[in-house]
Amino acid sequence: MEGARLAAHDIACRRGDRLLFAGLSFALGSGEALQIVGANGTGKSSLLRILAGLLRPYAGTVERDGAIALLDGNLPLDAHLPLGKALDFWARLDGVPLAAEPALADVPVRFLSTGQRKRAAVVQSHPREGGVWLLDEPLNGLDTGAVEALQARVSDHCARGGIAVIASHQPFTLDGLKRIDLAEFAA
Ligand SMILES: Nc1ncnc2c1ncn2[C@@H]1O[C@H](COP(=O)(O)OP(=O)(O)OP(=O)(O)O)[C@@H](O)[C@H]1O
Repeated sequence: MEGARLAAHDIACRRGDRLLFAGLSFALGSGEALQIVGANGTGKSSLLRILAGLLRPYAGTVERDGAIALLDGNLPLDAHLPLGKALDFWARLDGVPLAAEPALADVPVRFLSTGQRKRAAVVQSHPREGGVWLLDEPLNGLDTGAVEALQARVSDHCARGGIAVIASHQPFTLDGLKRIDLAEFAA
């Protein structure tokens, strides 16, 4: 199987009439992870959307190899279904079984707590294992145990050849994590 790859070439991002950042380039190969830091409003979420192909960069290009998963506040699960059934939808689409945590399988998605929502998003991303995970503020609202579990899950994803890009103000512990401060690219 070809390894995952994500490269940004001279990216600029404009939102409304404001140029947020420009001249941003990086390249990540299989197993590598990058943290994007920067103050509120510097464009971290916008950059993840550009990397996901959901937002057109004002300038520059993105190269992607591998399946993309964007984990942000928008949980791609039907809020009205029990979690198990909501995951079944994706399991059928992706052709792989996705098991909800047994204690949560019958809980409607809209009742899940912040940490439970994030864990459900990670389960939904399993078929993108080995691809590119784009995580927007993944540690927000998580308790200490959940932070450690998520960091371990991302480490495991990278060990299996995946790529992770983490947009977060908070420290994220991961061996070999690269770092880009968007402030250095402010336009
Ligand atoms: N659709 C939009 N149209 C115009 N401006 C937008 C749009 N979406 C976001 N912005 C603006 O772009 C800027 C960057 O937003 P973005 O969410 O990318 O920043 P961020 O670094 O992720 O912020 P935070 O740390 O607060 O989550 C903000 O000033 C925001 O108001």
